[in-house]
Amino acid sequence: MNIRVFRTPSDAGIYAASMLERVITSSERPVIGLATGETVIPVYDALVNFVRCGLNVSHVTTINLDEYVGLAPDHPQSYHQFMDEHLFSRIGIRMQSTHLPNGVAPDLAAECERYNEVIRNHPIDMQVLGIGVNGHIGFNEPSHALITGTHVVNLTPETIAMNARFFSRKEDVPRQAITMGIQSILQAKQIMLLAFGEHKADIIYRALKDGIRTDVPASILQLHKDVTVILDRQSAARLGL
Ligand SMILES: O=P(O)(O)OC[C@H]1O[C@](O)(CO)[C@@H](O)[C@@H]1O
Repeated sequence: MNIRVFRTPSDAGIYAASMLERVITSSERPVIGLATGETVIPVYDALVNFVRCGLNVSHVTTINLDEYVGLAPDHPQSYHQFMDEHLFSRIGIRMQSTHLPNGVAPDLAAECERYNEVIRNHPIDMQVLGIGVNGHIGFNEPSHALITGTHVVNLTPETIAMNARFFSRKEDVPRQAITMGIQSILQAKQIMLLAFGEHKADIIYRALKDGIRTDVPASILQLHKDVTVILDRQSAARLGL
């Protein structure tokens, strides 16, 4: 694993965006796996700046990790809206080239199958990942077993509590999500894992240094041959670098 530690999330975001630029400019049909959450905002801000300075993204396909069950694409807290606000609308990417699970599909099992097909048809060149304080990647929550393909997941009380900051009423926080599975994530040719802040220091240590465990889903990344971990000093504090 290549571990890079930056002074600020914004410096780290520029580094991550340059890694994305390399993938985008080195292929005719690049496929980027995208994440949501506070962590990736500096990456998208930097990428938007690159596009404003001339980076062409018209040939890029994007595939997001997850979406809340029960939130329609136009719901303000949906991941569709997050992506639109922080990236898609700012770089004018064609909507038909972006993929997210549909959290209000009438048949969620069929939706998971449809999403697996999308991933099969678009092998991911670079997957962007954040990490939950409980070690989740996408919404693959700590469990006795990790699930390979796209699935509906019951969010853990810890994740629901963390997500509550984005909702005005506690009872509106979604209890379930559709997430890309662990095998789909591991099949990406390259992976970047980002984490910022003191509150991520412990889980970063456990994910990178403490063996591979299903109750720390991100630790499975130790098996991938091309992972870059992008941290700030606070999240790297326990690594003893
Ligand atoms: O970046 P945050 O807001 O700390 O969230 C951590 C992770 O949890 C998720 O929201 C769940 O998928 C990820 O998108 C994110 O990487």
